[in-house]
Amino acid sequence: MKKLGRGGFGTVYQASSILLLNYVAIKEIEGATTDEKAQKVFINELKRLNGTNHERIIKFYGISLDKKTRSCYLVMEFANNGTLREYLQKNKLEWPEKIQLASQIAEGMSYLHSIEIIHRDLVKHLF
Ligand SMILES: Nc1ncnc2c1ncn2[C@@H]1O[C@H](COP(=O)(O)OP(=O)(O)OP(=O)(O)O)[C@@H](O)[C@H]1O
Repeated sequence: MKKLGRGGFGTVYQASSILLLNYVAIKEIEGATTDEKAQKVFINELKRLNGTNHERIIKFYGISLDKKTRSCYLVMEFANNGTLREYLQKNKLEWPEKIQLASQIAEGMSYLHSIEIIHRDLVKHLF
């Protein structure tokens, strides 16, 4: 439906899901079917996402392959408040809200660590 942004591996789109009756985010992994390095990135991301189940972590629904273009897509929960950075820029938060957000982020990170995933670029999303 619309382009949401672009990350290190490709473009992210917003789409609507008939099955979920909701919006989803679709992340294209460019070259995942043709380029060996992109393939590794795709499989690694898939393994990590597939094993996660926590309220502070974006849900992963599955993958999709466009047979025509040979592009691979990750289908995920749509975050309707945008990125954390966008949220922080739009809203002037008071200390109690800041503390609540920090504690929710810590919950998500703690969960990821418990399943041996390291985020590695959390700071990038805050500043
Ligand atoms: N689940 C989502 N819901 C809503 N918007 C999203 C979602 N995932 C990504 N986006 C949007 O797409 C942009 C790019 O996301 P992407 O995850 O590819 O970038 P990134 O955070 O730089 O990740 P990476 O480090 O993996 O490249 C984000 O900045 C955000 O605006």
